[in-house]
Amino acid sequence: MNQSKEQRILNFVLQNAVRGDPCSVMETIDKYCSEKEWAMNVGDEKGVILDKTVEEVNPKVALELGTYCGYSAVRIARLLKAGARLLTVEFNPEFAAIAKQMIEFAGVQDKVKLLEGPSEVIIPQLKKKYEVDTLDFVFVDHWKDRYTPDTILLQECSLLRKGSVLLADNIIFPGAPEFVKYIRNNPRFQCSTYPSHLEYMKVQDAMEKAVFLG
Ligand SMILES: O=C(NCCCCCn1ccnc1)c1cc(-c2ccc(F)cc2)cc(O)c1O
Ligand SMILES: [Mg+2]
Repeated sequence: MNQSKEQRILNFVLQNAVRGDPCSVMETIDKYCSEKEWAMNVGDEKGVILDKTVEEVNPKVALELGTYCGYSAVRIARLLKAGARLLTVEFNPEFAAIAKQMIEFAGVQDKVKLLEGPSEVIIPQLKKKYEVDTLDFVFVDHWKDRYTPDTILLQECSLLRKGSVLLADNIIFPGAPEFVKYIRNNPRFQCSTYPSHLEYMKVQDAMEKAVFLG
């Protein structure tokens, strides 16, 4: 049974990166996906925008929607302070299995909890089942048509507090036009746009930062 692209990415990391070194894992994934096979990791250019936002927020509790191979989970977790944690949601079981191994190889497993299932099921469970009070930071990088309903769901579940920061990937490519319209016209969010490029490509993309005003 021939391997998936995601399995090939993991194998390349296991063979070429330094175990326990998150930066080495990120660099190795970026090398593979820019030189051998494109994949939908946030990548090294948009990754710097993600880094700066995480450092600015310094979250105690962070949520990621869309784990994929775990690249951005490793990227976020490496910046978390002692005692801080990242909950990351992945719908696809194959992706989740790859991401689990990637997160463990990078040595950030103690900071990351990988939750497998649909975001619309997991978000309402965060308070009681996963002992979340409110979220300090949310990286939105899953199905683009889920950005808006899940942002509404986060509010309905009282998971956002004054100052909670959302950062959404791909608002230009593949695009999340409905989300952009929703969030920029919503008086409860203060939005800013960070122009960039699609991972590993010379295609325009951007990230949207939205601060919840309470
Ligand atoms: O679809 C994307 N991500 C969601 C993947 C599935 C999420 C599953 N899930 C997890 C939790 N709940 C649901 C995505 C796509 C592209 C892209 C760009 C160009 C192109 F030609 C094709 C694709 C680039 C990205 O940066 C992306 O993030
Ligand atoms: Mg993305």
